[in-house]
Amino acid sequence: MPFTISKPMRFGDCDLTGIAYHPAYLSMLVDVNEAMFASFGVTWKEIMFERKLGLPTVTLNLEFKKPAVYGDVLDFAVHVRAIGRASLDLETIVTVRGDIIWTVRQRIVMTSLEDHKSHPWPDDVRAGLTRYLEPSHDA
Ligand SMILES: CC(C)(COP(=O)(O)OP(=O)(O)OC[C@H]1O[C@@H](n2cnc3c(N)ncnc32)[C@H](O)[C@@H]1OP(=O)(O)O)[C@@H](O)C(=O)NCCC(=O)NCCSC(=O)c1ccc(O)cc1
Repeated sequence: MPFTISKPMRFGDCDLTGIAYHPAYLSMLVDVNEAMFASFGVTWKEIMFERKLGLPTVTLNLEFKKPAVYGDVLDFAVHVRAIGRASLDLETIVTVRGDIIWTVRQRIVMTSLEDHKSHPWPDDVRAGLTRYLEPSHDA
């Protein structure tokens, strides 16, 4: 089952015509990524400031299918497609009233903030992510 969360399209997320400004989508995606980790009890603040681990994105494949406008509510569904030694593959599908607006395939890699190299997923984080693991049928 995916992690789900909803976010409204606010005034500052749109251009002057009221249509979604795509850099705002990326900012929302980071918030959604952060909320998914918090949902299983491991906050980014703890990961970064106490455990000294980072979560950079290494690949992002975005597809925009329909415009969203000011006042729409975006429903995010985050599917964990694979968990590697240090990598995490996510597929996020964003809908408004059931219509797909945009999708993104993303790879995040856990790193050490000491040497900025990859670092294996800690067991508790891996267990939390596994809650949303749903391998893609076309993978
Ligand atoms: C992440 C890296 C340190 C990984 O480098 P290495 O330590 O050499 O990686 P490794 O070869 O050990 O590979 C580790 C895993 O990552 C995978 N990997 C590494 N690079 C890639 C790329 N480019 N594509 C796909 N997969 C990759 C690799 O296949 C391994 O997978 P698993 O075996 O399944 O674990 C390095 O690629 C890097 O620094 N990349 C730049 C990241 C970056 O600057 N992103 C831009 C946005 S910043 C950001 O998103 C962010 C920053 C800080 C935050 O707190 C939050 C978000």
